[in-house]
Amino acid sequence: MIYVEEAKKIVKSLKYKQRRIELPLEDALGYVLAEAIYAPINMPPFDQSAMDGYALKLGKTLNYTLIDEVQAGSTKNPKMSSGEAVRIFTGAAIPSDADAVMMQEKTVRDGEQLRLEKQAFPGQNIRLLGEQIKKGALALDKGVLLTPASVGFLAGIGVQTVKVVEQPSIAIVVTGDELVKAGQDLKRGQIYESNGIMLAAAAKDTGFNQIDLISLKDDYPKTLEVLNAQIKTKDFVLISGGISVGDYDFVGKALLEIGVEQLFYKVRQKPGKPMFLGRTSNCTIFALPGNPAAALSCFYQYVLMALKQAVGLPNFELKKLWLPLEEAYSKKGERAHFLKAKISPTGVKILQKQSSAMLFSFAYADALIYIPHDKMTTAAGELVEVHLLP
Ligand SMILES: Nc1nc2c(c(=O)[nH]1)N[C@H]1C(S)=C(S)[C@@H](COP(=O)(O)OP(=O)(O)OC[C@H]3O[C@@H](n4cnc5c(N)ncnc54)[C@H](O)[C@@H]3O)O[C@H]1N2
Ligand code: MOO
Repeated sequence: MIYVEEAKKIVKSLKYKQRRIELPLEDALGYVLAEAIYAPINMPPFDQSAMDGYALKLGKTLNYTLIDEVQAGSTKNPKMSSGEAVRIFTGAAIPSDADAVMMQEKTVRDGEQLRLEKQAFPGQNIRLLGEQIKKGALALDKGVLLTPASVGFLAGIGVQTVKVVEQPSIAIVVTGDELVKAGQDLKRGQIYESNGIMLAAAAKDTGFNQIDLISLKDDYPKTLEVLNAQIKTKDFVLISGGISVGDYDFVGKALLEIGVEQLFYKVRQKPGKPMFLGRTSNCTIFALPGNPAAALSCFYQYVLMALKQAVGLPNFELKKLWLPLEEAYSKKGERAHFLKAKISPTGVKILQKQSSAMLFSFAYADALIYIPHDKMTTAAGELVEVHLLP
């Protein structure tokens, strides 16, 4: 059994092969850039008005003569002399001769005559050509996650396709004879399957959509066959249940028989003690404990980190902050605790019903509190390490 820190170190040390694909920008949300993008144009592509008002060729007085108009999108470029103004609108190309733009609220207009409240200064209300980004400059670097904002930014500089890291293929294999699909009547001893749908949701929610969900009975030959097939063809295989020491817990044995290299089995943590990490040349295998809160906690603490690393994201860990604990907490035993928690305006609160067999508290949680294995008591008001859930 290893410590959380050691387990995380092993997950962090893994290297992944990446496949790159080219996608139309509109399909690339949530992907990670496989190569840097340099701006193909200046942005803005011309000197632009930042206001609805008047472009001015600065004169000696506050009085100007209106000579023309330039709308947004117009190619017009009227010649101007000192003391002349051109009616202009936000986003329009300012005339090459103009020095400044005065917003219309600060002017009084009488026909073609314009009077300013005060003199404009050169460059006022002008967005300069290339001021956001110059042609050829680095727009977005390799490893950047494409968010709505970054997609918008790239669209704005005319990018149509992007080279991104292909998403890893993921098999989620749920094991257990007791599991039935919602919609059926439960016989004695049966429960509804929830880990598969939950883990798939957690993966999709964090941007990983290439998922096959497979159900498996507690049958050794079948377990061998299915896991073998999945491990050969997928980048990641996430298994739920069957990894503890029961007579029908076949997962660990099957993985070793298939030839998976065990990187660790059992972590000093609650929930999620019997977690297994293994690898083959092409596949990373996490066997997650069947207890639902343990499976999800392990997903957020370990699997997500590996998935993010696999696509080249530099920030692969959950965001961490330190907050005062609202009520004192003491733990027994040698395991570190990941506690389902809710952040409040004054700190962080441990939710009721922490059992690893329960999802009740997880369903309300927005964070996990990490209590290290040797931290037996934590006083109210003491700062604790809080991991924000995605
Ligand atoms: N003798 C010991 N027994 C157990 C130990 C131990 O150290 N010695 N560890 C306990 C801990 S801690 C955990 S966690 C569990 C993990 O067991 P498995 O990974 O083998 O999981 P299962 O036995 O298959 O299931 C555990 C629990 O979760 C329910 N489950 C499983 N899959 C699903 C699913 N897809 N959807 C909903 N619920 C699921 C299952 O019915 C069980 O109640 O082992 C302890 N035992
Ligand atoms: O790790 Mo188990 O999830 O501790 O019940």
